Amino acid sequence: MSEIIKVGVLTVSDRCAAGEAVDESGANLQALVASGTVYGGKETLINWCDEEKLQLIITTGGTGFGPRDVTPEAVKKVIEREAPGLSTCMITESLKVTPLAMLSRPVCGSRGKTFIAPAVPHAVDLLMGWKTRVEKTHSALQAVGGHCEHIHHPRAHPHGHGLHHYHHHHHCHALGGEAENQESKADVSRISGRPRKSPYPMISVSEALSTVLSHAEQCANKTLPMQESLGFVLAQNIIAKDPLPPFPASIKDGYAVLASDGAGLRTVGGDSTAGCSPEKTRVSSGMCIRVNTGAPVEDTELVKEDDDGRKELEIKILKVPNQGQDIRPLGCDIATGQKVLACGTLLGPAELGLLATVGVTEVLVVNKPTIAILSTGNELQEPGEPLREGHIRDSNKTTLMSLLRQYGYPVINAGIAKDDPTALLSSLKYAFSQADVLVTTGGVSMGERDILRPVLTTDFDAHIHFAQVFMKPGKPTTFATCQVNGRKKLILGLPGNPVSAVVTSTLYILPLCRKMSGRSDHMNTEIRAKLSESIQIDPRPEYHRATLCWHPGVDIPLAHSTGNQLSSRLLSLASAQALLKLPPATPEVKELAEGTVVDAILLEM
Ligand SMILES: Nc1nc2c(c(=O)[nH]1)N[C@H]1C(S)=C(S)[C@@H](COP(=O)(O)OP(=O)(O)OC[C@H]3O[C@@H](n4cnc5c(N)ncnc54)[C@H](O)[C@@H]3O)O[C@H]1N2
Ligand code: MOO
Ligand SMILES: [Mg+2]
Repeated sequence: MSEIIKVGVLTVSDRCAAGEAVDESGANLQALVASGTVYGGKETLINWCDEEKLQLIITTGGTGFGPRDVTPEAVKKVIEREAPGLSTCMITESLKVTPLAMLSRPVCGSRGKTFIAPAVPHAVDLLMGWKTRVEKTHSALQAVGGHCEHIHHPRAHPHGHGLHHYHHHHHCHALGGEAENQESKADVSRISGRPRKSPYPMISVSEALSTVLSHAEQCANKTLPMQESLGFVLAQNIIAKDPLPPFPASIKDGYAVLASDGAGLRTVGGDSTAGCSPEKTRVSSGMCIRVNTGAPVEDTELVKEDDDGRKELEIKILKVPNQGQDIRPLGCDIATGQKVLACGTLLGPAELGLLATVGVTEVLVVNKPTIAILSTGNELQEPGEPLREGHIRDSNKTTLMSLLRQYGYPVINAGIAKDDPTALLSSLKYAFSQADVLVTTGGVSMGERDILRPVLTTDFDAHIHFAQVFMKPGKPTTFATCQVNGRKKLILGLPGNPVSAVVTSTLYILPLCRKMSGRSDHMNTEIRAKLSESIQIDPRPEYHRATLCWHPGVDIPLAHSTGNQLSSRLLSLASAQALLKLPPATPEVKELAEGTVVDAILLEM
């Protein structure tokens, strides 16, 4: 029996789907199965049952008595066999928490090999307990008509180890599979024996970046519909198979005349407007033809019109026309056989337009790397949960997933791992099953809970390429590689401090992803900026967050600091447009004066 069960979480809410409301039940459930929540209705349910063949679908929302609460009705139409016992059980359990439970309308049942049940508030435990039991015994699973398959579902994937996160919160145990229970061999128990000084040499930012880039292998090529290829790099040349324009085309609204007739009177012989066949109309001496919209134009005069003014009969050409004037000859923009786009080109809006122009509807592109993001730390919790004592909300996951998405890279949420070697091992295994690039945050410094490196080296035989970089923030940035099931994995272990995580992502992960996606221009864009005020500098080279202001006539922008640069202060990154590259302080120079020109990494593309 394999470890993975396909679970879908469907949130039924027109307000959430329209982005007007934040869906918390979805978020909680999402944490539960570490999946993406999908908004949808009856069609999605049928698709997930019949096409995607999920084993379990949990719906949330739409179970009340409002006019738009139609989830039970929709589910009733979708299921083939109802499980009223489970619905009753859910209500009974929920009643122990709130009398309002008597108003909930859970509908449970199966369609084909899929089981559908709602996540009734307070009954989630019950439902998941049931699911856990289902996972535990294959026979029970078959009772609901399914059997485990090792499939990853892109939208609503199960956690590789089923309800891993769920277990943290709800203390149920059950999932089978040896892999699940694999204990980490990393011994992190000897707190007093830990090194007092990092055993890894401190390297420079440029050395760190070139080390990371030296491990960047270009992703495989794939074919995409032209419309979906925005942001990908072309893996083929695009050759025009026909000319543009495909016929001599008028550049202006006006008249087609014989240049040899010179200036003077012309009879208007008809028109040749856009889209009509150009062969039909021929211009002979003394005559002209309206081209394009045929509106009266410059350098001509109307001489004669018909009685109701609907038709031009005769016009006068005031200026002697030249041969070929205002005509785009056949193929003048694009010639047949011309290379329109070269292999290696980044596809932007204009490039997609060119593909459309030459009639290319499918393109070979370089795939993009998928990046798994894992937060680590016992203190972390999902943003939607009430804040527990001694905890903080995990912001790094959101920041980093958003950063990578903003640049067009697919991301996988690998959850939150506790600072426990076995828990971390399990999360790492899941992340590696989903992606070849893994970004973790936290647990890379010198504390007894900083266990990423020992787990990577002990359990994955990883090679640590560096673990200390001479920079601020981001000093303990760690880069490792290892082989998992014959595939090379790249791990960037970023410091947990929210600013450190973003700065190091910008410095190392964005160039890495660009290079893997086939871009030759993978480095960050750097400009020069002038300090608007004096700035104290640090013994480490610092990446100081700033906004930029371009004044008319000034060649370089003025940089304004975003204030306190503490690496925990995410506010220092809010609305920042650049990272000023401040040099390290020396015994002589501890401050940069106002007006100093510094290099700056642009944060916006
Ligand atoms: N003795 C030393 N201590 C530290 C050193 C050092 O050289 N010697 N380096 C410091 C530097 S610099 C940094 S940066 C941090 C890096 O720490 P870790 O990568 O081990 O990260 P954690 O200890 O797990 O967390 C640091 C900080 O960030 C908060 N955090 C963690 N994850 C998240 C998250 N997902 N969302 C929001 N906030 C998060 C965490 O609660 C801590 O406050 O080490 C110094 N120590
Ligand atoms: O390098 Mo740490 O990132 O200073 O805060
Ligand atoms: Mg730490």
